[in-house]
Amino acid sequence: MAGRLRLGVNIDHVATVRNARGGDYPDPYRAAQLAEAAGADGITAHLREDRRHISDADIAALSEGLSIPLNLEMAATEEMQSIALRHRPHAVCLVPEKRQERTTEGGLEVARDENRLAHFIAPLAASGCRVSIFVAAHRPQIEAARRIGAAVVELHTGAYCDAHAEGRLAERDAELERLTEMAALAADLGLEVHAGHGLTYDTVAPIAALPQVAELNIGHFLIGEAIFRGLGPAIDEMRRHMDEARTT
Ligand SMILES: CC(=O)[C@@H](O)[C@H](O)COP(=O)(O)O
Ligand SMILES: NCC(=O)COP(=O)(O)O
Repeated sequence: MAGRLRLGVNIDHVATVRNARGGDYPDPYRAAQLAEAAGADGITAHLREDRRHISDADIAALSEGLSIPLNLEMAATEEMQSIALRHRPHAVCLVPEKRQERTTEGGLEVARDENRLAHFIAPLAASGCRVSIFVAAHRPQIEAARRIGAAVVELHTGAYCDAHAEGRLAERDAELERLTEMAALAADLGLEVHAGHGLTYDTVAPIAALPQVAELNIGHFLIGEAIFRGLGPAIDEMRRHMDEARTT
């Protein structure tokens, strides 16, 4: 049987609410502490280039104060590299960013940017960060992630979740099949496998059941659900879905 699946709680959208009014309430760091108390294994925060939610000060506070690992999501830019090298989070996850997108639309294009990305991640890895690449479930991207020396790939589950939410069930099942095959490929290549984006109580079980997946990163749904039942209970229920999927 596969080992216990880790849950990383993404707190970006606590900052979205804070930034709607300016000021410092609600504080993502406080949400991270609550998530930790509720059993989160790590905290994920995406410092976007446009700073639409998480801020530089949030990353500083999370880096200094957390006692569980911080996974810093960021674009592969020089500015972000120097921020990561300053704080040296447990993990850095490289994600694609488009200025006008509502959320992260796809995986990082690794295969066509191998040389630059290999040089980009080298100092991060040398400084002790586990480098993760956020990829679509496509073989060429996963093979390229391996070649550039990444330790981890995080499989983008957004297409699977969107298809589920919109009732496109054949497409959902086809995407789940791709995720299943690519999780196995990534593990065969020696990569640690994570997954995330858009996961909910309804969609998490088949992803949690993939034996190669070591970590899920979940944010938007949990922060939304926290409005109705509180962050701790929202995380508890996600944990229960994950554990059940792993043992059945
Ligand atoms: C990379 C990813 O899938 C998310 O973790 C990311 O945080 C999405 O960006 P937004 O939080 O801005 O939607
Ligand atoms: N990397 C995925 C993540 O951190 C959370 O994504 P979401 O649950 O906010 O869509």
